Parts: sequence; structure tokens; C-alpha cells
Amino acid sequence: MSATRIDGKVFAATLRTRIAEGVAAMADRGITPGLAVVLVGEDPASQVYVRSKGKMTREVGMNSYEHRLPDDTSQGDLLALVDQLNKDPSVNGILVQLPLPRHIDEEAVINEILPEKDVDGFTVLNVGRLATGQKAMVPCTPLGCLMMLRDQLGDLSGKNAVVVGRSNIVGKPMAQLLLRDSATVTIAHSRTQDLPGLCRSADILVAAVGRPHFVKGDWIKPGATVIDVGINRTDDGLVGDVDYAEAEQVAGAITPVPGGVGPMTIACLLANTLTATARANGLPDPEGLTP
Ligand SMILES: NC(=O)C1=CN([C@@H]2O[C@H](COP(=O)(O)OP(=O)(O)OC[C@H]3O[C@@H](n4cnc5c(N)ncnc54)[C@H](OP(=O)(O)O)[C@@H]3O)[C@@H](O)[C@H]2O)C=CC1
Ligand SMILES: Nc1nc(=O)c2c([nH]1)NC[C@@H]1CN(c3ccc(C(=O)N[C@@H](CCC(=O)O)C(=O)O)cc3)C=[N+]21
Repeated sequence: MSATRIDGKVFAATLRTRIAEGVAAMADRGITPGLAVVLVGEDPASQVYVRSKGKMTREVGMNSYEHRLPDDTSQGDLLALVDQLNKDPSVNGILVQLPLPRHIDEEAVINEILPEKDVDGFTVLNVGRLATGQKAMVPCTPLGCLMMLRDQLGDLSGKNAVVVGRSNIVGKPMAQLLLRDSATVTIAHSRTQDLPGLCRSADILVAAVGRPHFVKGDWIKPGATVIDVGINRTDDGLVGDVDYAEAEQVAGAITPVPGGVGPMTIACLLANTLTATARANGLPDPEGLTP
């Protein structure tokens, strides 16, 4: 038995088509969504993401503004740039690529972003809104995972979900979204006891650990839906946090790496930018792009 391969690339392309339609409808009102991406330093992986984000942003008809700053940029200069983007009416979404160089206080920079332009959903206000069930900007990677899970499974209520990883950008918001959909959620991390046993209880298993092929086939409940968030560069190329070859023998459905969560993350960034633009102009939220 081989698992269904959840094709994030195809799913993301379909999502971008719908976003492009939303952008076109706004163009009739003279509105063009604008996304600003700020990259500090020369991290090669980040440069790849920024390039593909810019390309996809333009493809759906939005304006893309890229700000590349040197590694030794001061925190003050970075905060000043964020302020300038906050005030710029042509900018509806702001993304500051993480991680930032060590001399910069990441929290201070993220929280400088106006919550309504925070298309990553990383500011404390958006985190709090998500946690309390208020209308928020939802982090792109978990949002993409949720869309694929709902598409695969329909109603998630009552399902046992295990999220491995408790970061602010993936694990915690993923758990919040699953909880909102009435799954029974467990968050696992490096101190979790009997992680294989816990994972075997999961109908939905989300791996966001950052270790290549960490989740083994015999950790997976037969028929489970497995979402692999990991992006690990190894000598064998880009691999996920799940041992795909083993997992596909056991799982019901699984996302590949590459071509799974990654493309959905970028599509959801564009979805959030469209939503932010609609809200900034007093228009209703575009349908099907928010949880
Ligand atoms: N596809 C996409 O769009 C994206 C992919 N990623 C990828 O997802 C992965 C996770 O990213 P991110 O959340 O930022 O990573 P972090 O490094 O911030 O978090 C990793 C989490 O995994 C946990 N962990 C580490 N080792 C173990 C272990 N041995 N057993 C159990 N848990 C463990 C850590 O636990 P503890 O807290 O106890 O240390 C931590 O909570 C990375 O590969 C990253 O590249 C990230 C963002 C977007
Ligand atoms: N403020 C901020 N927001 C982020 O969302 C953010 C960030 N910082 N820092 C880094 C991580 C990582 N991330 C990815 C996005 C797309 C792919 C992606 O498209 N991956 C392709 C492959 C790309 C390749 O080949 O390198 C795939 O999985 O198929 C991967 C990873 C967003 N992140």
C-alpha cells in the first residue's frame, strides 16, 4: 500500500490562480496589492525564497518591493525601513525574512510591523488574535498545512493531531489552527518522552523539527495523514523531516519535500497580502483564503 502524495505544487498553483482573480477584481477599483520583502544579509537559502516570492508576487498581478540590506545593517536602520513601509500606502504586506543577523533583536523588528500589514502573522497582536479566535493574520506555513489537511480529510474535528516542534513560526500556530478546527492537539518537542509512541497515536502528524528524515515509518499510524514541514539541505539535496520512503508504506497521505508545504507557504503569503489589501480598503475578506 502506498500513500496518496499530496501535491503542494499543484495545490499552490490552483490557489495562486484564485488569488490572481482576486487581484484582477481589485484592479477594476484601481487597487493593486503591494508586498514588501526585507532581506538582511546574504544567507543563500533566504535569497532563493526571496527570489521565488518576488516572481510569484508579480505573476498574480501584485507589486513586489524587495529591500536587500547588508549583513551589518544596524537595528535602527532596519526599524526605520519598517516604519517607512508601515507609512507607505502602496505597501499592504511586509515580510522581514528570518533569521536576522545576531546583532539585531528579532522581536523588536517583528513587532514594529503594523499588525494589519503583518502578512507573516508574527506580531504579538496577531498571535494573540489567533489564540483567542479573533480575526487575525495567520502564519503562512501553518495556514498552507491546514488547507491541505482540510482538502485531504474534510472535517478535522475529533482527530488526534500531533505537532512535532513548538516554534513560534510553525509548531505553535499550527497547533492553534488544528485546535480551532476541533482536533485533539498534542505539541511535542525535544523533551517529549516516547516520541515514536506519541506519533503512533496521531491521525494527523505534522513534523516541523528541522532534522533530516527524523520521523521513521514505524512512528506512523497506518492510514495517518502526514505533513512534512522540514526543509533540510543535505548532500542528497533538499529533504524533509520525515523518512518519505518508509512513511509512504504506512501513511494514508503524505506531503513530499520539495513540492509539498514550501510552495503552499508562498501561495499563502500572497493570500494574506490579498486579505490585508481587502481589509485596508474596507472590502470583505476574499473567500477561501482565511481560516
Ligand atoms: N516549508 C516551509 O515553508 C517552512 C519550512 N520550515 C522548516 O521547518 C523546520 C522547522 O522549522 P522551525 O519551526 O523554524 O524550527 P525551530 O528550530 O525553531 O524548531 C524546531 C522544533 O523542533 C524541536 N526538536 C528539535 N529536536 C527534536 C527532537 N530530537 N525531538 C523532538 N523535537 C525536537 C525543537 O524542540 P525544542 O523547542 O525543545 O528545542 C523545536 O521546538 C525546519 O526544517 C525549517 O527549515 C520552516 C518554515 C517554513
Ligand atoms: N519572515 C519569514 N517568513 C517565512 O515564511 C520564512 C522565513 N521568514 N524564513 C525562512 C522560512 C522558510 N520558508 C520557506 C518558504 C518556501 C519554501 C519553498 O518554496 N520550498 C520549495 C523548494 C525551494 C528550494 O528548492 O529551495 C519546496 O519545498 O518545494 C521553503 C521554505 C519561509 N520562511
